[in-house]
Amino acid sequence: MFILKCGGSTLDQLPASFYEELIQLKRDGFDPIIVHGGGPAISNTLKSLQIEPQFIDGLRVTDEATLQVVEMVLIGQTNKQIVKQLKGYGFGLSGMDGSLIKASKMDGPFGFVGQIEAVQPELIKSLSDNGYIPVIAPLGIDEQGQSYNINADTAAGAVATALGVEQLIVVTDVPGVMENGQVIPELTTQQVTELIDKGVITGGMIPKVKAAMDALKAVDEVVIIPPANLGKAVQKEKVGTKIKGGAE
Ligand SMILES: Nc1ncnc2c1ncn2[C@@H]1O[C@H](COP(=O)(O)OP(=O)(O)O)[C@@H](O)[C@H]1O
Ligand SMILES: CC(=O)N[C@@H](CCC(=O)OP(=O)(O)O)C(=O)O
Repeated sequence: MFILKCGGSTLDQLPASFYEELIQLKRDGFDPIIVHGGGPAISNTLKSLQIEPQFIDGLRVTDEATLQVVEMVLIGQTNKQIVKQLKGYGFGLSGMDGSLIKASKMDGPFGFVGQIEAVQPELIKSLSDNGYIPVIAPLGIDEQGQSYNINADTAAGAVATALGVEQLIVVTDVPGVMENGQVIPELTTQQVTELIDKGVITGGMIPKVKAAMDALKAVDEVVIIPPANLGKAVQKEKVGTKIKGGAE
């Protein structure tokens, strides 16, 4: 079993062959679980409604109107876009369904952005055991039924941790973590922190490497790759950037 985080940056460009490869991996017993983003699609819909997207520290400031749009786009549009391409293997749900992702309101000026409290792995496991590829939208819910918007990298890291999978594979629109135009093949958590401090890792790459560092407590391997390298990453070939635990 592995967790595949599909970023909104690439979702519209994913070729049919990417989904065919996922279906084949499922048939071969690799059991992918997808957690998806959709940041660009959310921002486009907000703009069409004359709501200006706002981010602080890479997190979308989410007021009541924005939360409605986030739910509409992630659940109604992006999630189903992926499910359709998986041709009957896909089972779409969000972190709200069955309290899959329990969340509370994150401290700070973010509005309805969720802090993950717990992930319930049983439902995901049983869907996977029943032959489906679970496709999870990054939303959470609290005991009062309030929903929350969660960064998809963070959600993917938490799902990977709760399931204790071998691999978390993060698919995005760059060949890996880059410095001076070159992909860095391997990074320790200490090097990641240094690259953030030096301003080499910025923007949308920050939640990815942070989620990677958190997940490494429970997950053997985290890799950041472009879509074309999915098969190689699952076969543990050296592609993209691998984030390793430990300091050396
Ligand atoms: N050191 C870095 N190496 C590669 N990408 C980086 C780096 N620092 C920042 N980025 C940015 O991170 C982006 C990926 O994050 P994001 O746009 O949020 O993608 P996604 O929608 O896949 O989550 C890249 O397109 C790039 O602009
Ligand atoms: C709190 C927060 O920032 N949530 C994200 C959720 C989607 C996401 O993370 O999408 P990508 O993976 O495509 O960036 C957002 O509203 O954009």
